[in-house]
Amino acid sequence: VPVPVLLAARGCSSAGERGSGRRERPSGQRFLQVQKAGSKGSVGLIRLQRPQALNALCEGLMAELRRALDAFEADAQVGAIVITGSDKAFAAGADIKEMQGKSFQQCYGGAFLAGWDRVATVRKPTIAAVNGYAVSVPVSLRALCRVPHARGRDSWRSPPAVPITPSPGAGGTQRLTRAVGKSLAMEMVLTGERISAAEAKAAGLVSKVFPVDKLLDAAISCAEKIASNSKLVVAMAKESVNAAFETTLAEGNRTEKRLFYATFATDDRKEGMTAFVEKRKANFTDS
Ligand SMILES: CCC/C=C/C(=O)SCCNC(=O)CCNC(=O)[C@H](O)C(C)(C)COP(=O)([O-])OP(=O)([O-])OC[C@H]1O[C@@H](n2cnc3c(N)ncnc32)[C@H](O)[C@@H]1OP(=O)([O-])[O-]
Repeated sequence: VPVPVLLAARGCSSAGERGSGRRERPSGQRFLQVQKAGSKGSVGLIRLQRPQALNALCEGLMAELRRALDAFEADAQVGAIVITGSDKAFAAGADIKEMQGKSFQQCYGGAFLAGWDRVATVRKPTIAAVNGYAVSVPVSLRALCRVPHARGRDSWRSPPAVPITPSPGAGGTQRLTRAVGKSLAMEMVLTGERISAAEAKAAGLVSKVFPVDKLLDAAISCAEKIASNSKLVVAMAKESVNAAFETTLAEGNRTEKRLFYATFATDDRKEGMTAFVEKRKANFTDS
């Protein structure tokens, strides 16, 4: 189901995009394809589509991306977001042609790239499915998905040495861990074999490697699993994980505990623990 995000694309300057070569899609996007995916439409799927420039991140593309993220963030049906590119390129970094003639005054005074931070502030878990070129990889990935903690295969289950989530304590109620604990696997980068996956994994940038033809399905299926949990509590878990990376250990632990306490104000925490004790599937209501 295409999401009707209407955008006015601006500024990008590849030869193929000038004149009649590049038209807006019916949904209004020039540089993205935005859809909902997964059997319940619970995954927001954003595909970068600027083939003339190998998905270089020009202003227009980033503006569309922000709008698409805003739309998914506000969409109660969507529980997780997947961002992908094409077989040839995930993204070629910032648009060199666009910034080639810029001055310091224009960059600093005009807050060049300021809007890139939006990706890092999305509250819903975001997965990058990376295939083809990912030039200036940390830039592209950090811009597109907040994944500094992906560390090879282990991070699929558990990023090491991180206070992960508001997890259940006394009683060992693991259902709540499931409600919130998909955060163990969220904020991932999945990659196809085509790019130098071994190197990316070695650098800790990638969570899991898939055959190229399975990559997107795997990313959507993972996002779907995350989305099947309590969206409210998953957002808390993400906040907690981010706090662990952005602050000291003590502050991260404090944030985690406060958020864990906060889960006790939700119906989903109660439902999760009850379902665990009753050995049944939890029915979360995002409340
Ligand atoms: C704080 C954040 C700071 C961020 C900094 C950065 O990210 S710095 C940036 C870091 N990024 C880089 O340094 C990457 C620069 N790119 C490359 O090194 C190569 O394109 C490649 C190795 C990715 C692919 O080689 P290949 O031989 O397979 O392909 P090809 O080279 O023939 O390109 C095809 C078309 O795409 C175009 N285009 C591609 N990238 C960009 C771009 N970024 N911009 C604009 N356009 C770009 C290219 O001009 C050409 O169009 P044309 O002129 O025919 O109309």
